[in-house]
Amino acid sequence: MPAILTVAGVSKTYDSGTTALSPIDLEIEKGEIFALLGPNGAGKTTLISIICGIVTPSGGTIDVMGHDAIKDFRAARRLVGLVPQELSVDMFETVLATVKFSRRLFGRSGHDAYIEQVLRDLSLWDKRHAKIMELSGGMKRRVLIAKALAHEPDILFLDEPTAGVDVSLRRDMWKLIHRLRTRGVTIILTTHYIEEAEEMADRVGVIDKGKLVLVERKTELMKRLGKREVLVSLREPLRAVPAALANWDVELADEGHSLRHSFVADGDRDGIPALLAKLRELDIDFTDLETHRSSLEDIFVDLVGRKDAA
Ligand SMILES: Nc1ncnc2c1ncn2[C@@H]1O[C@H](COP(=O)(O)OP(=O)(O)OP(=O)(O)O)[C@@H](O)[C@H]1O
Repeated sequence: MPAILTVAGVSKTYDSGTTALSPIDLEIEKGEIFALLGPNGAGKTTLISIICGIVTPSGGTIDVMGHDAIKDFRAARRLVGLVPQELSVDMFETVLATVKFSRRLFGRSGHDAYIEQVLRDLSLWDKRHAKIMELSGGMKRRVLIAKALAHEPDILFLDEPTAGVDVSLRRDMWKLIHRLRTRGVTIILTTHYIEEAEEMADRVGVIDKGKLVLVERKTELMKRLGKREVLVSLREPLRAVPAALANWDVELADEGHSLRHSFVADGDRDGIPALLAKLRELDIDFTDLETHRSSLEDIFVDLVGRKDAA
């Protein structure tokens, strides 16, 4: 897939002296959903604000479909839509006027059919004559998305699209984002809900303390870093792990009533049958086996936690 957006060596130190981003390199592929994952204060908003031309970088370059986002700001900005974290609309305006205004702001006019489609997609068409202040919180968020889409951007940035929304609205948002992608919009979202990245992203970037510590296809990431565990419930508790099990990564759990064996998902699968055979050989009876595969959350905590420890 060709890159639709290239971030090269982008860094940011705010006037306060806070370094929010160490030099970041990132390529976004056309048509993908990319989730930028990281804890609070990691630098996610700073990075997308720089790409969208709201914050000036301290260094580096950004190319949006062949346009330099700093030197050729207007052309680059026209290609991106930004759904900010916070409401940034005139509360007394109607939904339709707000969205049309946004379209004109980017030098586009007319095309009422497109605006209608966007509002229908977002279930806002029936509310098009309502004032923003009359809408529920969830509806207001949808207006922000409609506004960001008004000028037909190729790339849509969503900064924490579902922060503080209820579960059903979150699911609606996810569906909507998938739908936008099928229409050809490339999507970059920031989130600190791992569940969100796991549900939606094709690729995941993990940002921590201003550094992009990992960029990988979600499925690869889960395969590569995903640990699996087997929990073997024992008929009789053990006081210690028998020395004969030293070849396996095994520890006692549930006060000796279980043995927990961890292994890497793509690693040596023969380890389990061999372990069970060894238990039989040692006359250690077991009553149950339970396997667990790590989620992206486990992987994330492991990654960021391990970095902290380092
Ligand atoms: N305008 C600013 N002036 C000074 N420091 C700032 C400014 N904006 C952000 N920062 C600092 O830069 C760092 C990165 O902040 P940023 O908002 O980019 O993180 P984030 O990953 O988006 O966090 P969150 O998940 O809380 O939104 C933080 O230490 C923050 O305090």
